[in-house]
Amino acid sequence: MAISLKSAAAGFLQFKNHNTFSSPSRFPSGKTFVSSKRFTPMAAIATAQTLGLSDTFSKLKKQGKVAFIPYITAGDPDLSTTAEALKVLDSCGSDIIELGVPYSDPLADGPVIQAAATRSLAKGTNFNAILSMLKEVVPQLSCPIALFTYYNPILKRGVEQFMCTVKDIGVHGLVVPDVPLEETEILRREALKNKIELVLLTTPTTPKDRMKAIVEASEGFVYLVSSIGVTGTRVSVSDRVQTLLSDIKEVTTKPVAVGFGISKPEHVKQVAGWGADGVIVGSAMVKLLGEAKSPEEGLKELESFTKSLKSALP
Ligand SMILES: O=P(O)(O)OC[C@@H](O)[C@@H](O)c1c[nH]c2ccccc12
Repeated sequence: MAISLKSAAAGFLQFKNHNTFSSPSRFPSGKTFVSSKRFTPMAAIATAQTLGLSDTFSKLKKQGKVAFIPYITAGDPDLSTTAEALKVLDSCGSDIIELGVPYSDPLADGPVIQAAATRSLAKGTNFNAILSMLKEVVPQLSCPIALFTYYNPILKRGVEQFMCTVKDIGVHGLVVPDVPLEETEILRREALKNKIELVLLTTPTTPKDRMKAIVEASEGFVYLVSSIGVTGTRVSVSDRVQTLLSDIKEVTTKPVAVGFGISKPEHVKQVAGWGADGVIVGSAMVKLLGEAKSPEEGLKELESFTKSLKSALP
C-alpha cells in the first residue's frame, strides 16, 4: 500500500501535535545474525549474543540500570566515520544505538540533524551504502542498532523488501517518526514477520486514549518525546516529563525511553530520576561529529561526551 507524501506529511503533523501510531502484538525479540563476511571469533560471539531492544531493557532492569541511547546520522561527516562512531559509542557503554538514515525532508528534525542529513546526502550517502557499512560493523558491536528512518525511504524500497534487508544485516529495531496511524498496517505486519521491533512514539500532546493504543502497540520500548516541536538540544528538560512518564507507566510495564533536548549530564540524571528506563541523545551527538574540525577530532569529542553522559546514569 503506497502512501502519498501528503499523507506522510499529515502523519508527521499529527506526530507533531500528538502521535498517531498503533498496533502490532508483541513478538520475541533477538536473533542470531550470521554475517556472510568472515570476522573474528569474538565478533561472531558478540553478534550471536546481541540482545534485541526489549531484552536489552530487561537485562538493564535486572541490573537496576537505565539505558543510554545515542542517535547519530549515517554518513555525517562520512560513512567510514559513522562506522568508527558506532564502535566508539558501543565501547563507551551505549546500550542501544539509533542510526538515522539521512532524508531530504526531515520534518521532525531541528537544524542540527537537518544539516547533518543535508551534508550526508551531499556526500552521496544512500541506503545501500549504509547497508554495506552495517554489514561490516554490526558483527563487531555488542549493543543493538535501531534504524531510524522517515517513511518514504521504506516505501521507495518496498516495505517487505526493506524489512527483510534490515533483518538480514542484524538490525534489531526500527523507528519511523512520520508514518500516519492509518498507514501502519503493512509496516507492522512486515516488522513482526522479520522480528524487527517497531518502536512507536508518544508526545506531550497525545490524548490519553491514543497514548494507550501507542504504548500497547510499541515494540522494544516506548519513545516518549519530551517536548513538542522538533529535535534539538534544550537548556532544560521540561518537568512535565515526570507526569508523562507516570501516566505511561500506569498503563504499561514496557520500558519507556525519553528523547528530545537531552544534552547534559544533569538532564540525563534528572530524566533517569523521574523513572525513565532509557535516555536518548541525538542532536548533541550529531553536532559533535558533524561540526568537528576533522573526523578524528569528532570521534574524540564523541567519546568523551558519551562517557560524561553515561557516567551520570545509574
Ligand atoms: O536531537 P535530540 O533533541 O537529542 O532528540 C533525539 C532525536 O534526535 C532522535 O531520537 C531523533 C532523530 N530524528 C528524529 C525525528 C523524530 C523523533 C526523534 C528523532
